[in-house]
Amino acid sequence: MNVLVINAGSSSLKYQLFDMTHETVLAKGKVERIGMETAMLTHEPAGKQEIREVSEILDHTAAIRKVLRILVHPKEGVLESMEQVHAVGHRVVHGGETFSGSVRVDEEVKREIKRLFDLAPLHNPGALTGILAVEANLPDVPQVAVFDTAFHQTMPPKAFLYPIPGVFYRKHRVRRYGFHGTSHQYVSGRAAELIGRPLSELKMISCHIGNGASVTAILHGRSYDTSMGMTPLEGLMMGTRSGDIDPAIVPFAMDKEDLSLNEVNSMLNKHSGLFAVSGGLGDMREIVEAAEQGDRNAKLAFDMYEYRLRKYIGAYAAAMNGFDALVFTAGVGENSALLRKTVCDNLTFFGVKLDEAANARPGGGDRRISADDSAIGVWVVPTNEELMIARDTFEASRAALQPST
Ligand SMILES: Nc1ncnc2c1ncn2[C@@H]1O[C@H](COP(=O)(O)OP(=O)(O)O)[C@@H](O)[C@H]1O
Ligand SMILES: CC(=O)OP(=O)(O)O
Ligand SMILES: [Mg+2]
Repeated sequence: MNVLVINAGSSSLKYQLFDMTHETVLAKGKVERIGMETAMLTHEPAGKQEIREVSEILDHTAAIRKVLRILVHPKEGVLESMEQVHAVGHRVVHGGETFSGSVRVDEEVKREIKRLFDLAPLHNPGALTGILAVEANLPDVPQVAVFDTAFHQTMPPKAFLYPIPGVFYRKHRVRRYGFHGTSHQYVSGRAAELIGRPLSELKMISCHIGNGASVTAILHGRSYDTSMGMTPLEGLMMGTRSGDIDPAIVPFAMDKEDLSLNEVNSMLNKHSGLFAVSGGLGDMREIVEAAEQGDRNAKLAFDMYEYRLRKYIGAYAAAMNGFDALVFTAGVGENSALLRKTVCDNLTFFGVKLDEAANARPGGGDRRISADDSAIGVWVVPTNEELMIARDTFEASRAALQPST
């Protein structure tokens, strides 16, 4: 059975096609700059040359059509016909309190994803557009929604409620939901396999640090607390998002700078974080390079980013009364040896001891980067949200496909 996984953002769409017999990737790629005349498709069929194609792709429906077409292309494709796409799985960022697991998409599920637009305006609209676009192109194929929030539905009320009047929760469902759940769940499961102990016996802290970034306290395999909140803005300092700030800054900024609600929202989501402190650099690679060349703002941005991350690790160690393993994942977590080193060198209090050579060694793959005598195991586990989505899609749509496949 072949499963197509779609991760639709506001202006981009990433995809991976899996053959679930052995969980092999048949092809993957992305469409960037959707909505423009110079949209770009990058397609990597397994075992063949990568293809890049610039063309006008005006919306997600057209982008999905383009992806499906290249998957069945006689030369660059990997399938003989579109009938060989048996199910489609989507990453949906916000599932509110309705979804604590993955679900088959039906009218009710689509309505609920739409109802949650207010809570994830940067993410949910793209996901629904992706679902509708697949429906338009492949009307009979089962679709499954996999939510970033689902894994965090196990958080206890003391972790997910905000200390504000109850009416906001009762009437508007204002609470902490948490995100990147598919990733936190995947890397914690993988780390337990590497450690060789059941997840149900372990206390872990996983750091998903990419463009968006969050830390999760995983107690015996379940999310116990996580740094993102009602929206993906709370918690860590990120590429362009502020993370935690004093909420009083919002009305203050609106008053002093005459900002509208939209403007202040955009300031905190798109013009803050590393980007703001460094004076225009939002990418960790650029920050590290500039800091090494003596740029003081870049150095300050790095220091703040690392310090805020480390404070969360300390908080979650206290929340769980200790921890056995620390896991790094996503773009920065997997690739920045400097960030990992700075964090770990300042956690010796907990008995963390880095294996400097293992940490500095380039190259991907799951690996332990703590010394043999470290009290806490420190791991790098490349995330694989797409594989998790493919597995859930396979499970959830198998029943529907039984008679025909
Ligand atoms: N070698 C590297 N060193 C430091 N940071 C890196 C490196 N490679 C990638 N990154 C960071 O990873 C980030 C992207 O992470 P990723 O998980 O792909 O994000 P997203 O999925 O949210 O787009 C980039 O902003 C970049 O700063
Ligand atoms: C939820 C979230 O922040 O996702 P991303 O890191 O993909 O922006
Ligand atoms: Mg990501």
